[in-house]
Amino acid sequence: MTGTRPVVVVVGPPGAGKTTVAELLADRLGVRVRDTDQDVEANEGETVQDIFVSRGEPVFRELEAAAVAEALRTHDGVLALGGGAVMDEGTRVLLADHTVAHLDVGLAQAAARVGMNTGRPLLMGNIRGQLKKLMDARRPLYNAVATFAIDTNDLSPDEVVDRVLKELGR
Ligand SMILES: Nc1ncnc2c1ncn2[C@@H]1O[C@H](COP(=O)(O)OP(=O)(O)OP(=O)(O)O)[C@@H](O)[C@H]1O
Ligand SMILES: O=C(O)C1=C[C@@H](O)[C@@H](O)[C@H](O)C1
Ligand SMILES: [Mg+2]
Repeated sequence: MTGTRPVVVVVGPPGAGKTTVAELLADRLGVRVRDTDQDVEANEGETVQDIFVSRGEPVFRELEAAAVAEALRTHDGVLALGGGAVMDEGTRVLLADHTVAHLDVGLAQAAARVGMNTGRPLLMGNIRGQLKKLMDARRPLYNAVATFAIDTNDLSPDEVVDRVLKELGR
């Protein structure tokens, strides 16, 4: 599939709404949606959470980087990345060549959206504290790869989709 590329790649912290918005956006554009967390789960036959527990985060990050590279080469719709995918330098280099939407969100709304039963291994124990640490460390990385950013605070998923479409000129 040479020359295939996503219409837009969606990045941002846990709770930014990447998975939710990517699905709605793909519907509105009439294209397919793909999420690299789901790709890793399908490839490995194991949930992200279980991979973190059984094989550890570094193994997950390697699987994730490979899944992102593959999706960037072969997916022609909307692509949502896992929240931590931008920590990989090779991934950031690849993203320089793509249209990337950064969904931004403040700590309070991210924590509220993620909730208590998060299923997100990095947030277990102290959700708000962990989320703050992740968001502070990663904000510069999301900004570095982004073509544009949307502040999703106080916006519904549909309103976020409207803003992304406007940025894409669609
Ligand atoms: N704009 C929004 N307003 C309110 N709730 C939202 C919004 N976007 C998403 N949500 C809700 O927040 C939760 C997290 O959304 P979602 O799973 O799409 O986030 P994510 O960015 O993909 O997270 P992760 O990095 O863990 O994959 C879901 O319950 C979703 O319904
Ligand atoms: O922010 C993160 O580091 C993560 C986000 C999720 O999308 C999953 O990729 C996993 O739970 C790790
Ligand atoms: Mg997601």
